[in-house]
Amino acid sequence: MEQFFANYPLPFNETDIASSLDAIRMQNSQVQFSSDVLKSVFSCIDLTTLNTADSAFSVREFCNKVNRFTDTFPSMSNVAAVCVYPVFAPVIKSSLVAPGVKRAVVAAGFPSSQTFTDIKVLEIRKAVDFGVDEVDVVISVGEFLDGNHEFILEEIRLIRDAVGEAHLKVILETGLLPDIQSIWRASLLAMEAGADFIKTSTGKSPVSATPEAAFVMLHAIRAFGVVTGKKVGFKPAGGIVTPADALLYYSLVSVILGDAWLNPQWFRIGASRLANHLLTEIQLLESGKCNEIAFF
Ligand SMILES: O=C[C@H](O)COP(=O)(O)O
Repeated sequence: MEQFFANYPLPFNETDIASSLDAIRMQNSQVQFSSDVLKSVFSCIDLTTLNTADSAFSVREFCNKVNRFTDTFPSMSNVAAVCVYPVFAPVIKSSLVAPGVKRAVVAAGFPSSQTFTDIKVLEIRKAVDFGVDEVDVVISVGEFLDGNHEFILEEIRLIRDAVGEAHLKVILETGLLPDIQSIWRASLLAMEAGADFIKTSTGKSPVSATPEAAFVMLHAIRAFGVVTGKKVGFKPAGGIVTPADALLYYSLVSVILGDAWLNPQWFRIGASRLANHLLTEIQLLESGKCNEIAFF
C-alpha cells in the first residue's frame, strides 16, 4: 500500500490547516449569506433519523413530512435524501414519494462496523433489494488503525459490489482517527475502493464532523481527482446543527473543490437537527419573522 500512498503526498500540516480555516471562518463572519444560499444548503441535507426507538410508524411519519414539504414551502427544493436504519428500507420504499428525494440507509453493521463482512454484504443486499438509492457504511476503524489497509480496501470493494448501482457513501469516523495523515489515508483507501462519497462521521461517536477533518478529506478528493480523473462527493455528518455550522462546510467545499461540487450530486450534509434551523433562518431573511419553525 505504501506505493499507492506515495502517489498522494500529504500537501499540508496542522498549522496550514489552522490558518486556512481561520481565513475561511473570518470571511464567513463578514458575509451575510442570502436565503438562496441557505436554500441550496437545505437541498443538500440527508435528513436523518437513526434512533434506537425508531419504528415503522415513526419512519412513515418522518417520510410524510418530507412528502408534504414542497406544498408547505413552495419556494424551496426538498432535502436530498432521507436516511434511516436498514430495517426501514421497505418502509421508505412504500412511504417516501416526494419527487427527487433519495432513499438512503446506513448499513454494514452501522455504526460500529463490528460484524462479519458477509453479514455486512447480506445486510446491504437486503436493503438494495428494497430499492434503496444510497447506502452509507463505516470502514472497519480498528483494522484501519492497526494498519490493515489491504483489509479495508478489500472489504470496501466487496461492499461496493453489493451496493451495485446504488450510491456508496463511506464513513471514515474521523473522530476516532488520531491525526491528519490517518484521515488522508482513509479517504484515499475509500475512494480507491469505489466510494461515490466520503463521509466524516456516524454521529454516534463522541467527536463527529470537524472542519479540520473536512479540510483534509476535501483535499484528498481533489488529489484523487487529479491522479485518477474520478469525481467523488463529500458528506460531513454528525453534530451539524446551526446554519453557521453548515455554511462553514459549504464554504470549505467551495474554496477547496469549487462551486461545481455545491449541489446534492456532490455535496450532502448528514443531519437530524439542522433542517428546522435553516428554515427559521430563511424565514427571518425573507420576511423578518423570527418565530422558530418546527416542521420536521
Ligand atoms: O449521518 C448522519 C448523522 O448520524 C446525523 O447526526 P446528528 O444526529 O448529529 O445530526
